[in-house]
Amino acid sequence: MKKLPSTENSYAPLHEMAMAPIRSRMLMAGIEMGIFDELTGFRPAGEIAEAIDAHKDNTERFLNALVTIGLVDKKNGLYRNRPAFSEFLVRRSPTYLGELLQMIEHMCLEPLDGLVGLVKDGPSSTTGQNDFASAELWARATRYSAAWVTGGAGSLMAGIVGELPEFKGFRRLLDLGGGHGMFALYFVDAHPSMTGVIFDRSAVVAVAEEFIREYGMQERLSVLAGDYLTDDIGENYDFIWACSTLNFARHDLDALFAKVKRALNPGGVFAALQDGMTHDQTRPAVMLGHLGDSMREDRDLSFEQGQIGDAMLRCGFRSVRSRTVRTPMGELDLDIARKDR
Ligand SMILES: C[S@@+](CC[C@H](N)C(=O)[O-])C[C@H]1O[C@@H](n2cnc3c(N)ncnc32)[C@H](O)[C@@H]1O
Repeated sequence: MKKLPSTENSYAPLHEMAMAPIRSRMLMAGIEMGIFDELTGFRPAGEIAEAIDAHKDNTERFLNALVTIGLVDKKNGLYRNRPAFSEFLVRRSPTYLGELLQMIEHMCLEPLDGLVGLVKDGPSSTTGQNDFASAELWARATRYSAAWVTGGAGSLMAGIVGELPEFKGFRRLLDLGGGHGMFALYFVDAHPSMTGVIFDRSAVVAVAEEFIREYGMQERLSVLAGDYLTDDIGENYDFIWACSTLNFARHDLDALFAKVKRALNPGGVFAALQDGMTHDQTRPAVMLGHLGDSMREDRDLSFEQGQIGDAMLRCGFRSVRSRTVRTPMGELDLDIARKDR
């Protein structure tokens, strides 16, 4: 008799990986149909089906599956959003993430549709719409990407920055490559009198202006349009903040940091919140989001942990203190540089 196969290992993780897309498809389908808008209180499946104009039995199957993956609660045959996620999935909520999650799917998952081709044949850039470094992409994506700040990162970083010993003395901040400007809004909100400027390309700062108006901060925040690699970024700042933007200046970091240092008042602080790859370019896992783009464009925009801090010191900042911050979108490195008094 032929020996039957046996193994000491478990393939459970492989099975989990194979099944993982089911969860993300369900989440995205739920967002697309607005089903979570209908689930702020316990309701029967039939009522939900009617509200979203859908097939009754399949709505019930879908709702049961949403319970399985932990997005919805079921009690006595009635369904309701899981309270911990409801504010992020209900469209009228100020911390709604639906469009941001759709953007993540579009930018991070769709490029992987051609993964085999990318591995076998190499980059396939069509100078595409989803090129991570393109100005057009950020003009389109800015409004939705604000949700990552309103959804938690804004309060988190305002808490950390608010504890800097210099914070109370800050009079003027610059949010460099600030996009929507939501970080500047949270920082200014945490301070009694600080004013600030959001610097980004013109199509992008138009969106920041809308947010400034929405939160009634016109007296304290303004915008400046330009390219920070080639244009003047202003001066007399006590605090310069740069989040998830230095990737686009990777090739000219020293020139940009020298400009940042000149724009700071004596004793000023420059803080950068960025990705920082560790373990020989293999972690953190959040960087998988850039896999498709980097393969397609034949370009790596990520930083190695310490690379930003090294550049800050090289450019003459007096000291750099670094820490890793766990954000809802994964781990990022915060490098805080100080200019001489
Ligand atoms: C990933 S978004 C980050 C936005 C915001 N700081 C945040 O953390 O959510 C990158 C931003 O950098 C801006 N950016 C990239 N290169 C730039 C340049 N050379 N001059 C001005 N802004 C730039 C983009 O327009 C975009 O708004």
